[in-house]
Amino acid sequence: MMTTATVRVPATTANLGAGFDCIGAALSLYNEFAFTPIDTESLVIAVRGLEAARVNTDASNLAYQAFVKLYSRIDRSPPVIQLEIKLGVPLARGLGSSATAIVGGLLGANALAGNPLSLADIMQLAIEMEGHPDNVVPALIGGCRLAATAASGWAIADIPWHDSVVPVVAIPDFELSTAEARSVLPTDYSRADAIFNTAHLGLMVRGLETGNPEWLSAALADRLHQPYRQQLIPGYTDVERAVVAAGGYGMVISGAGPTLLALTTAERADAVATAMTDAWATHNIQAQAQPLPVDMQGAVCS
Ligand SMILES: Nc1ncnc2c1ncn2[C@@H]1O[C@H](COP(=O)(O)OP(=O)(O)O)[C@@H](O)[C@H]1O
Ligand SMILES: N[C@@H](CCOP(=O)(O)O)C(=O)O
Repeated sequence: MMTTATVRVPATTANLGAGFDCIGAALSLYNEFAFTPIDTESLVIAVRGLEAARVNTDASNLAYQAFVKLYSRIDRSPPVIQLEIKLGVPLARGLGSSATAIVGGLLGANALAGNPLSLADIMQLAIEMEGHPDNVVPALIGGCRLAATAASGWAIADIPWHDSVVPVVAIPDFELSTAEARSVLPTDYSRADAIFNTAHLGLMVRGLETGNPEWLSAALADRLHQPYRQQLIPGYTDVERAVVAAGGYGMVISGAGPTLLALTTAERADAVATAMTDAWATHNIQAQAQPLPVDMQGAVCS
């Protein structure tokens, strides 16, 4: 009998500019969730690692909520568990921490329940909980993924990522909740903005696939979310300028922000990371910047 189900889930960078709410990539930074059935009457949650004190340790914990959701979907009562969380993904920074909790909770529950649900069922539940597919899908299956609604549920396409394209993330010392970053977005857009994003999404996908510098340099523009969210990220324009001056292709908001993601080459990655940190420092914002390879494996359960 399985005693503990341990799930390691990667961070994600959602949107990649024009792919608002439909494209995202898994990154090599991880949270770990360990679920152990226990004989006591009440839930025990212990959190260690980065910003651990900021995570709820009662039944409102998002990973536990996902755990309960899966049991409810299979019409079974969840066992009382001890949940141990090791945090490597910073909270509310646009790197999919909430997606890791949802995916971790669902996979942990499925493993303890004897794997009654398929990967497709779990993906559907994760998208329902998060409200959009672009971070939970790559967190679950790794790689760079595009998700579109289909008659049968979701069509998930893998977006090939050229070896020469290196993501660099700059994570600032302040938080921005996804809920707040979504609240500033308009509900309607013009035809011109729709066409702009359709064209740039296509260019971005082809740029990522081929590594074509000209396409990548033009591809990272967006008119659906970034123009509205920039005001929530002090120094945005200066960091973007610094990325381009250091030879990067360009920069986007990672997920809902405030982390900023540059795309560049391996040769320029360190210079781009330093340029991002330095530009933010001029706004009195401390940031940790580093190249972070795309994770191809997704969540791993043992
Ligand atoms: N490992 C975790 N365990 C439980 N809850 C988590 C975990 N990581 C994130 N959360 C929840 O998700 C919230 C952050 O979600 P959100 O605002 O969407 O930011 P992010 O961009 O990091 O996903 C946290 O404040 C917390 O409530
Ligand atoms: N498409 C969503 C993505 C949110 O990702 P997160 O990593 O910030 O949770 C959005 O841009 O709101």
